[in-house]
Amino acid sequence: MSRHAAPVPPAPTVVRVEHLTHRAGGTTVLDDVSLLARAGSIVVLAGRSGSGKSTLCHLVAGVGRPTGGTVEVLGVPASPAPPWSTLSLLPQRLALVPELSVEENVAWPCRLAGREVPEEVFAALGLATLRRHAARATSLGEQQRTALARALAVRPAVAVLDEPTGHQDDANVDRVLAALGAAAAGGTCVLVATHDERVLAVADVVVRLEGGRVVG
Ligand SMILES: Nc1ncnc2c1ncn2[C@@H]1O[C@H](COP(=O)(O)OP(=O)(O)OP(=O)(O)O)[C@@H](O)[C@H]1O
Repeated sequence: MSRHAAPVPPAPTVVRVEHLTHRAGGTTVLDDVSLLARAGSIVVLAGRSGSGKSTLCHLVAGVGRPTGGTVEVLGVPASPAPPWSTLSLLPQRLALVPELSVEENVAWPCRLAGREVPEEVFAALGLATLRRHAARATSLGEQQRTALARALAVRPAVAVLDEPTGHQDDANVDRVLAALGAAAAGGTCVLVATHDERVLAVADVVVRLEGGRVVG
């Protein structure tokens, strides 16, 4: 028997962006962007404000179609958007239902997918004591962690997270980063847009955007 372990095959590619160009409002917002993201990995889209991160997140999440090039999730065009059990989104503006409780917001995609809500998600994101509070009666940072919990609890193939640490203090940044790591360890492909350098610590791959182009 060989003393050498068999090589581990690379995880499958779940997000494929090829030569993506996107024009909006008469300007080129994304210019010939290509990237691959694998199952179980954290891919960070890093760049300054206005570099095109949110637009790329939206196009991967199937919110609109690119004006040129290809965006595929699990081998099919990203738009129309798949169900959240395939691809979930943490939008920058959160899009919680304010009248519903934290727990109801988190549970919503799981209910649609017929999946159990993993109980640990509330404690992991510092939401355990807030479960029954109306989302509108929580702080902005708490609302952002609720929207992150909503995106991760459904255990999607791909989670697209736009600035998940944007409203968090240091202790909660650590919670958020741990949650991203746990999601990737469970097989989710985590695509994170950020200008927070602290997020780079958990990245498997960093894609730097500048003026809509990949620069590294
Ligand atoms: N619909 C649109 N019409 C015109 N310009 C747009 C449109 N959408 C985005 N842009 C421009 O494209 C650029 C990239 O925007 P985008 O929101 O993707 O950047 P971002 O990197 O996510 O920024 P931030 O970190 O501030 O959220 C910006 O200069 C923005 O003004």
